[in-house]
Amino acid sequence: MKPTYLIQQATLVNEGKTFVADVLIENEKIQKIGSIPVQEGYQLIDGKGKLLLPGVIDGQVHFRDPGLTHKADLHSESMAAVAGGVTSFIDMPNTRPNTLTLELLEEKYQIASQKSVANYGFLLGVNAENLDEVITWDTKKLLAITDDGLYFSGKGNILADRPDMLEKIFAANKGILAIHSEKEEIVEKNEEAYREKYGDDVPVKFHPLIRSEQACYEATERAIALAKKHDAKLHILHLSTAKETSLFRNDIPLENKKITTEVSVHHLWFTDADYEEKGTLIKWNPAIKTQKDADGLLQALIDDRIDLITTDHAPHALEEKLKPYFQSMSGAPLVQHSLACMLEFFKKGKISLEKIVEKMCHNPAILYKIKQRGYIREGYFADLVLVNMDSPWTVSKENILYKCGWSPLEGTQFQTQVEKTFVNGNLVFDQGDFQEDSRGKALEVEWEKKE
Ligand SMILES: NC(=O)N[C@@H](CC(=O)O)C(=O)O
Repeated sequence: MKPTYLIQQATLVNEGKTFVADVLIENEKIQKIGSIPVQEGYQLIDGKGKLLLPGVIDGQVHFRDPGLTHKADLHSESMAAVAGGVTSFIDMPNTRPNTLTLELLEEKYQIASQKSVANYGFLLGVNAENLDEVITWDTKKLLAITDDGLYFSGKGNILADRPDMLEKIFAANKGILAIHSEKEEIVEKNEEAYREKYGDDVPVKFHPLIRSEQACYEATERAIALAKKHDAKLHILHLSTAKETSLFRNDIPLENKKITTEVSVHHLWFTDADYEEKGTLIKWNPAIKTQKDADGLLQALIDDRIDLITTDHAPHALEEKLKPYFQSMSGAPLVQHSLACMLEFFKKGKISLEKIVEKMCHNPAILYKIKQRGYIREGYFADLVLVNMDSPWTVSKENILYKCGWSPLEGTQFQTQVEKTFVNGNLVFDQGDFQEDSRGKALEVEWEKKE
């Protein structure tokens, strides 16, 4: 029997409101919210002065399992996730082998059921190899299909570069297509120009000029035009420029949007001024751009043109990062620190708590039609995070939980700290201690609901 937990007098942030209440957790679910009398057998948790948030649902992570487990795996990264207040994650298909069949997708769910302490969902990959098959499947049963990280074969190699393939998917018009939106033809031209000037070791500060605003904008603009033509569902992953935000609407609720987007925490947190100190450690695709871009992205988040906050948690071994520009892998780990970063923006008065919760917890559940998660509601799964809002700490090698053992945020001081994380009613993380043998569940999609 699982303990029954009574969280007393916590400050809940949920569905646009902030209020003090007790929360009763019984078995896997939130049993009651309100003023709850203590009964014998309850395990009491003092929530006074602390925030209680719905667990974060990270809509984009690369946990590298199977096949790339020297970088990360579903156990190590899910532990880092829960320590950071992330109770569910959606993992991308650029594992080895790439997740291009329903059998391989099912295999990932099997591995996660044995290794993940958080709840898990996996996207099916789509590329030239499986496109003709995928468009015959009922992909509404899946969270989404995506090309992210697949970079298939040679020039013009992601979907953003293949309007013919985009049209095929949109014409089939089932479920959500999530794309990595950069025009590689523009990127490759820029790469050549910089290679000519600097050879292999191009200074990384030019990364945002190589993976340029134009490469992002033109790809996003074209993909949106094609999705509109077919009235299809398109999600643009990890938006990185202020200019692209004008392509998205904020005059309809997310439930009714066909075209959606997200921002990843690093595109809000870092700017091109940080390349000097951090070098290739902050080389991501799409690139970290200017302060103006970071400000514009934050504003678009607040204005609801951007729907979700994700991490694009993309760990690589340190030696894979610390290489000359062209050889250095793009991506960095973030899932343990995303909520802390966003709460830091709140502390600086840049965004409200309610908006953070909407974009990190509610909206991923709405977009991907995830059942019974993302909110603090009676009858929903007890995925909850208790946060101490005044508990400074500094990111260091000693407290990084990523298998790769490094973070681009080393040395950063955060004011807030996750104290406890519940996943399906299990107290999986408690002030540095883990229930390591606890296992999350597969995210369920409410696909049977009529649109
Ligand atoms: N974002 C990145 O820079 N890297 C991702 C791939 C991707 O999301 O394109 C990775 O898997 O390493």
